[in-house]
This record gives sequence, C-alpha cells and structure tokens, in this order.
Amino acid sequence: MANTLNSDLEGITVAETRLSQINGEKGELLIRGLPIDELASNASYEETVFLLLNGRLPTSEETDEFRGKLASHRQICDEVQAVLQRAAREGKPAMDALRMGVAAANLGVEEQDLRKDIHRVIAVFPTIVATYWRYQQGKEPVAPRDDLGHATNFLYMLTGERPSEARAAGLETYLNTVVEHGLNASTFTARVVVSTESDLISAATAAVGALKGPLHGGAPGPVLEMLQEVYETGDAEKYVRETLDAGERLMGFGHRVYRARDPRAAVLESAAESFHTEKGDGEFFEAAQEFEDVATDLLAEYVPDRRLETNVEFYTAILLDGVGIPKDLFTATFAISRVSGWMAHALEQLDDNRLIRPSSHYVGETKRSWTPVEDR
Ligand SMILES: CC(=O)SCCNC(=O)CCNC(=O)[C@H](O)C(C)(C)COP(=O)(O)OP(=O)(O)OC[C@H]1O[C@@H](n2cnc3c(N)ncnc32)[C@H](O)[C@@H]1OP(=O)(O)O
Ligand SMILES: O=C([O-])CC(=O)C(=O)O
Repeated sequence: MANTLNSDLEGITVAETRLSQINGEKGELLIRGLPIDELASNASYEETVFLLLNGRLPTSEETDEFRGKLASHRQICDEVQAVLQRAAREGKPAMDALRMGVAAANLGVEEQDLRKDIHRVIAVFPTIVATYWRYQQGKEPVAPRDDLGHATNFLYMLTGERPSEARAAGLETYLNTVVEHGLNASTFTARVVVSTESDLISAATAAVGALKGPLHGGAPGPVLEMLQEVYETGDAEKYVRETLDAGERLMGFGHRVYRARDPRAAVLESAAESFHTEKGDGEFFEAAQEFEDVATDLLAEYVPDRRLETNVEFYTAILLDGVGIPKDLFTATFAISRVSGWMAHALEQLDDNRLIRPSSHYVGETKRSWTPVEDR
C-alpha cells in the first residue's frame, strides 16, 4: 500500500460515525440527524446526551430516569476534593485541576466494566470544576443537588444559589451546542485511548489534555480578553491589523473543517444577545458583532488563500460571560459538555474496535554501531 505523509491528518477519514455530520463548505452541523440550532434551543442537556448515546430522543419518563442516573453519580470523594483543593491553592489552571480530578474519579468505585463508568464520567465533570472553583475563591465547595438538572446544578454549585431560569437556559443552550463535533482533536484522542481496550476514565482524562490547548478548546478566554480590550479602545481594525502584522492568530476565527461561518456561532450569538440585552450591556454585544465583521474582512485581506470565518469559540466567550461563568472556567465548561461526545465516540469505537495505530516515516540516522563511552 502506498504510504503518503499526512502529519496533520487533514481530510483523512479514520472512522465511521452515526453521531454527527459536518458540512464544512456549507457550514452545517447535524447531531444524530438533527440540525444544531433546533437541538440546542429545544433540548435539555440530558435529552441531548440521551440522543447521542441512543440515537433517538427520549420520552419524558426516559429523560427523568436518565437525569436521575446522572444526578446519582455527581458526588466526588474526599481524596478527589483534596486534590482539587491543592490544585487551587497552587494556582493551577482549571483544566489542570479537571484533568487531575477526572483521573482520580474511580477512587472508591468497585465496578471495572469498561462501559459502566459512562454516567459517572459525565456526571462528575461539573462537580470537579465547581469544587475547584470554590476552593480557588477561598470558599467551601457546595455539594451537588440531585433535584436539579445538569446545567442548573453546575451553576448552583459555583455560587451556592439557584440560578435564574434564563441563566440556566443560556448555559443549557451552550452545553447542547458544543456536545459533539466529529473527530476533533480531543474526541480522536478519546477514541485512540479506548481502541487499546483501556477504560473510559483514561479516555476522558487524555481528552481533557487535548482540549486544553488554544488551537482547540482554549480559545474563548483569550477571545473575551480581546473583546474587552477592543471595547475599551473602540478600534477593532487597529487591534486586528496589529495582531495579524505580528504574525499572530486571531482567536475565535478559522477552522480545520469549516470554510463557512461555523453554524454554532449563530446559535450562540442569538443566545448571547438576549443575555446582554437583558443585562443592559447590549453595547458590548454590539461591539463584538462589529468586531466580527472587521475581523472577517481583514482575515480575507491578510490570508486570501484560506477562507477564515468565525468559529464556535467567538460567541462562546460572550455567552458564557453573559451567564456568569468566570473566564478561567470557559474551557472547563466546554469539557463539561464535550465529555458526552467523547463517551459516545468511545462506545462507537468499542462497538467495532480495532487498535488505532498509524505509521510514521523514519527520517533519522541510518544504521550505526555502538560506541563505547570512552570513545564518544
Ligand atoms: C472548538 C475549536 O477547536 S474551534 C478552534 C479554536 N481555536 C482558535 O480559534 C484559534 C485560532 N484559529 C486557529 O489557530 C486555526 O484556524 C485552527 C487551529 C482552528 C485551524 O487551523 P488549521 O486548519 O490548522 O489551519 P492552518 O493552520 O493550516 O491555517 C491556514 C492559514 O490560515 C492562517 N490562519 C488560520 N487561522 C487563523 C487565525 N485565527 N488568525 C490568523 N490566521 C489564521 C494560518 O496562519 C495559515 O496561514 P499561512 O498558510 O500563511 O501560515
Ligand atoms: O472540530 C474541530 O476540529 C474543533 C471544533 O470545532 C470542536 O471540537 O468543536
């Protein structure tokens, strides 16, 4: 078989999936056949995850049962709390704390069935993030409540107060929007891990590490900083030109697959708009929309060979800021959603598993002989 070098795997198909379909040219995304805008604005997060895992929407009884199952796995043990407390004390970033917490999430758990940890893995993510955050703020953690939905409970654990319905709905829209996106870097990582017949906690831990980087899930914090800076100076063009002249990338723009505006941007833009209008800082939101126009025009001027449009992270920053998620938790909040996509892919991989093991092309020294240490 001819062997070509594809160091970034762009355009290489390595799996069949029934979970999501992306049309990069048209800018369309279907989750289990449902357009992302319909799903994101109508479903609860539990319904979305049920759909991902089972391929159909749940009945209301099934949603209640699924919500209960997730809620029953929310607790983390004292040892995990201690790790998170230490991570917060040492000023470790939220994604490092999440990685440590997830890695330890099977402490005290007896079952070892590869597929049984799925509810626990999904359920503990919000608890880990909120516990770390409380410690980081010098406060005691707030125990999860099993009578609240996934999104509401996360906001509750962050503040100790039940959030308004509007905030919970905004977060739910966000969680639904980013839950799954084909073979992105973190999902691919999870599939590689389970392809070795390792376990789901290991897959989730590795995927957290892959999501952390700014070329993937780490972009929305810098997007918010950029927008705040430009809001103060009022000069978007200057900011964008200076960034691009310095050879830097503009966060929240460009995508490996989309050659059109990311369809999730529209979903998050409209959810963010209602928040900012309600909060009375509609001006900030409008400035962000203007920034987007300036940025896409200038990206076309600077990088004419590649269509660089707004990606999901741009309005993520504005929506999460609106619903009151601290900037330092943006990427961890992404992980709280995406873990369900990772788990759905892990199960898909295990359904018809073969070890994922690509090749490398050796370009090093040719055969050498051992040199004794005194002759080197
Ligand atoms: C959930 C997510 O993961 S969405 C992505 C979140 N990340 C970001 O927003 C970070 C900014 N964006 C980027 O870095 C990129 O667009 C990526 C990583 C998302 C995708 O990049 P790739 O598919 O690898 O594109 P690639 O790196 O080949 O870029 C092609 C050209 O466009 C340029 N380019 C791509 N994105 C940007 C950007 N945001 N700003 C400026 N230039 C860009 C590159 O510099 C390159 O130009 P060159 O050939 O002159 O060097
Ligand atoms: O698909 C990708 O490469 C990145 C992305 O947008 C996502 O993971 O949501």
